[in-house]
Amino acid sequence: MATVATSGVGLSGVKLHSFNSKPFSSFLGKKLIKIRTFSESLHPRKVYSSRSKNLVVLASGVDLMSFVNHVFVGVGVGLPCTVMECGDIIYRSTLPRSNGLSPTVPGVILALGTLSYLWATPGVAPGFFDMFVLAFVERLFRPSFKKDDFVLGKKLGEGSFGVVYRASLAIKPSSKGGDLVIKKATEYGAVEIWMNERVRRACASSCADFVYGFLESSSKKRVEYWLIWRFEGEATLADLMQSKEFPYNVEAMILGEVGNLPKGIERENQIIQTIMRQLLFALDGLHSTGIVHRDIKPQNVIFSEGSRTFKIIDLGAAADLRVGINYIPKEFLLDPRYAAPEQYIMSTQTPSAPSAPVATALSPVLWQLNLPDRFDIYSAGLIYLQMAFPGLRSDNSLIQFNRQLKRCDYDLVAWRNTVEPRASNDLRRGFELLDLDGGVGWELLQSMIRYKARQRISAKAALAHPYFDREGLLALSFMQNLRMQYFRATQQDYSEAVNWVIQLMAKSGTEQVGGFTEAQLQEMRDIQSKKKSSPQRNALASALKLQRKIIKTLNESVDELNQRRKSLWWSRWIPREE
Ligand SMILES: Nc1ncnc2c1ncn2[C@@H]1O[C@H](COP(=O)(O)OP(=O)(O)OP(=O)(O)O)[C@@H](O)[C@H]1O
Repeated sequence: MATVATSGVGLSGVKLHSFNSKPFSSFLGKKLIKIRTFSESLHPRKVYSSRSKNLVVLASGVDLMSFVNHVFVGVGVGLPCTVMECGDIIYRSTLPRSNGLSPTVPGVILALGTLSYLWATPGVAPGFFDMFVLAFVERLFRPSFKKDDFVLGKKLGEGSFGVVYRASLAIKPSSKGGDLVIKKATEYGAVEIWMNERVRRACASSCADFVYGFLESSSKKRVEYWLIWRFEGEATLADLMQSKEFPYNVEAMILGEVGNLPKGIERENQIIQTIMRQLLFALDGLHSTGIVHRDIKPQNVIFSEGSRTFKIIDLGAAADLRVGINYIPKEFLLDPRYAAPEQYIMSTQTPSAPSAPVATALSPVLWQLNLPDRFDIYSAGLIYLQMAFPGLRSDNSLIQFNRQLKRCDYDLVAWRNTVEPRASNDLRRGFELLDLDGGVGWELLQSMIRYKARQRISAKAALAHPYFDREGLLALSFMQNLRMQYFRATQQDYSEAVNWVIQLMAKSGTEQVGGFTEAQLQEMRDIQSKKKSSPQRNALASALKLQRKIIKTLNESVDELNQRRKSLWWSRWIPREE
């Protein structure tokens, strides 16, 4: 068995290589015995001479070696040529470049999936970039101020978390800076500084123009943050809505001139529509940045005289869902008059204040599970309602409306059915205004004020609603009507639709006339409920339960750590007065 294979063409037609090294050939020899058995088992009747037998065995062995080599090792060191590009040694140009990247389909899919997850609302990747790059760069270039740089003027407001003053710069009062607004805030000021800086970088036009914020260190008694904005204007939407002239008092402010339509619901509708568009635009800016305001009300919507638009103020209760800042679901910070029925922007099942890395990694999932932005949409819907119905503009009447709506299970149509028959002139006029142009306004209002957050429209979708699409006061075009149908379809609760179909079938009589008997319907319901508890569904339910439990446990433990060090970790970003 001291056969030595020489380079040449073997019996099976494969190219043989020299195996002259002794240890290898003896090793090969041993192996060949086994291979021969294999070869003979393929052709048991065939008789081979000892020499040719050996050659056949060697050829088969080499065959196998070559096959194994091809599959696992290939030529040279690397993957087999069936897997990687090997090129041709003669035509060198066909050889792959040594460091060339060759993307694979699964690799590309994985990369795209990761990228879309990182960019999905609320945007983990842009959030990181903003926090660690933009925030840092901004600090280097923006001017900083200290307490003595300001002269405080008239007090503008006082809330539970701070006092607001009109102010000006002490050193350069004649510079282009103009008037300022200063808020001296308690510990919640830190959150407000963070949010205002984030907004300034991401969607500056949504909120009042923020100048600077710092921790005032001279006061030893308690923490005091100073926040400085440009003075936007004298009036909030609440101030304007209190006037009997509303909405005409806003028309000249927005357009710069008085409209030429005669006074009436069409003109009022146009003005209200503009206010709503501006408010939703500002909200869309915040929500696209992962910020939920949580305190949207006419008092926190200011008219900016410079840009002739409404802007949002008071971000003290806002939550940044990208990195979980100020996201404390169980904490009650809300104004009950404008709060959505869920009260919390996140389900209370969701753990409170997850640590930054956990919150960041999970934020797209948590956002999709809870749709926290819809909390603000509900409040904006109530503002729309108040603009349409003058009778609902006072606090008491709004509180009463909230009670009525709750009694109607937050069903706006049911509320309308109960109040319309005995409605006052004011209320009737409001319905008329909302019913203009085929009731687009009423449609929009309904899609904003809904019990379930998931069924409420988003700010972006609301801006694309046919309500805002109208050219002048023309009736809806064919395309707008189509879009309206589409909106209606997407706003449906399909579990109710299934019930509706079953009811309809029940009403349509017996089998002969195409309907079903009660017994058959009961059978169908039974089948449906049986389907519900199929092994797959049970497995899925258990998997989801387990997943929820893991996330909860994980976050609760992180939560505990956070509780111990409840200091606002990100507040180190906020400058201190020197
Ligand atoms: N940028 C600004 N330009 C003009 N006025 C402003 C500006 N920011 C705030 N104001 C005025 O200051 C008032 C109080 O502001 P803000 O709501 O932020 O304070 P607050 O202490 O949170 O008050 P509250 O608790 O009552 O909401 C506003 O109602 C508004 O009139």
